[in-house]
Amino acid sequence: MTAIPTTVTITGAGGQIGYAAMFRIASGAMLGADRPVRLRLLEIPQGMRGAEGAALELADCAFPLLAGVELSDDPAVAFDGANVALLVGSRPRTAGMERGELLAANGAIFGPQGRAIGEHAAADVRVAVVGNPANTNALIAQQHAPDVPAERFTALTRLDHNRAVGLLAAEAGARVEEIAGVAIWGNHSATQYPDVSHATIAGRAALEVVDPAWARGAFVERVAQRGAEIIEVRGGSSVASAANAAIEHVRDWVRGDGAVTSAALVSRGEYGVPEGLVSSFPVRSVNGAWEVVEGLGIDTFSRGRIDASVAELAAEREAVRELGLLG
Ligand SMILES: NC(=O)c1ccc[n+]([C@@H]2O[C@H](COP(=O)([O-])OP(=O)(O)OC[C@H]3O[C@@H](n4cnc5c(N)ncnc54)[C@H](O)[C@@H]3O)[C@@H](O)[C@H]2O)c1
Ligand SMILES: O=C(O)C[C@H](O)C(=O)O
Repeated sequence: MTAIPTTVTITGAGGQIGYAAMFRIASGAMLGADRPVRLRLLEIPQGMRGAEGAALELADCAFPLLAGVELSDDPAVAFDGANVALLVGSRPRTAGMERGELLAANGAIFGPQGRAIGEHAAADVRVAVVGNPANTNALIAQQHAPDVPAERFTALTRLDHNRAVGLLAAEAGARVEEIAGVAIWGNHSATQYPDVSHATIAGRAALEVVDPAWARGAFVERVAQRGAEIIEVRGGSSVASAANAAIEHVRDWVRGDGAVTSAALVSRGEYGVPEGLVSSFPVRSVNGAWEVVEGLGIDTFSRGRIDASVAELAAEREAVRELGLLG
């Protein structure tokens, strides 16, 4: 076992996703059975009792990989030496809201946290933003940490990706492991584009296996609206599936096998996405760094959907600039 523990900071650790994620992280599901972890739990004072209770339960699990748990309501302390930062802490939407409506309420959280990451985290820090609206919150955090390489700031679209894979497998009557090459483009919002143009099912082109009209109609809408569907059915936003997606995002980033998945990264202009926006792309992790899968053909339908979601990201960037949240 490696002697030096990886420091993982979880914000919003007294909330639902934090609770669902931390036990799996402590058990090795994120970084592997050979990597001890030290957890840093960041909360606001009102959330501290929840985080304290979770820390008591972590102790009661006696996880061999758990090298320590520290709680704080100070980002400078919680991000000190962080190798992985899961930025979960923020308000979830409720029924009838769009995620973008949380911008003003939640955006203000991410500037100070980005600054604290820039000033205190480890040189190899990897940041995954879960709190909504995740893409633009990641942009805000990244803009406040100018000395951290921009590629270390990401936002979660793995949940959308997993939803798309699950739905496609069910429609095709295939196993999940037979699905490859699904991509989520754009924003983690209702405008996102779950794209199966380059996907395969058991080695065959997905668009030859499922009805293309479904793949570009009902499928896209179902994935894009899945968060709202969960809120309506459960009475609260997704928790376990979100925690699972965050764990898989970091796991594949750190230990990735080169398989294609989806993550929102700071654009370098790939596929015409304006530089600097945090947009979802088809990605693979190579040597511990996300790379956008380049060279995919984009037809007219896909172009229209990607452009629409990217336009929303550009509008969100303008909105947070006007709110003074970009620093
Ligand atoms: N990207 C995704 O795929 C995805 C999926 C599901 C949920 N989410 C989002 O994740 C966020 C958290 O969801 P949840 O269900 O855990 O919510 P929750 O309300 O259960 O927990 C949020 C926690 O964050 C804490 N918090 C608030 N401000 C904070 C701050 N400045 N620093 C540290 N902690 C702070 C709160 O005290 C609370 O304990 C929401 O914004 C939700 O919309 C994203
Ligand atoms: O939809 C939400 O508000 C929660 C989350 O982003 C989700 O996709 O489930």
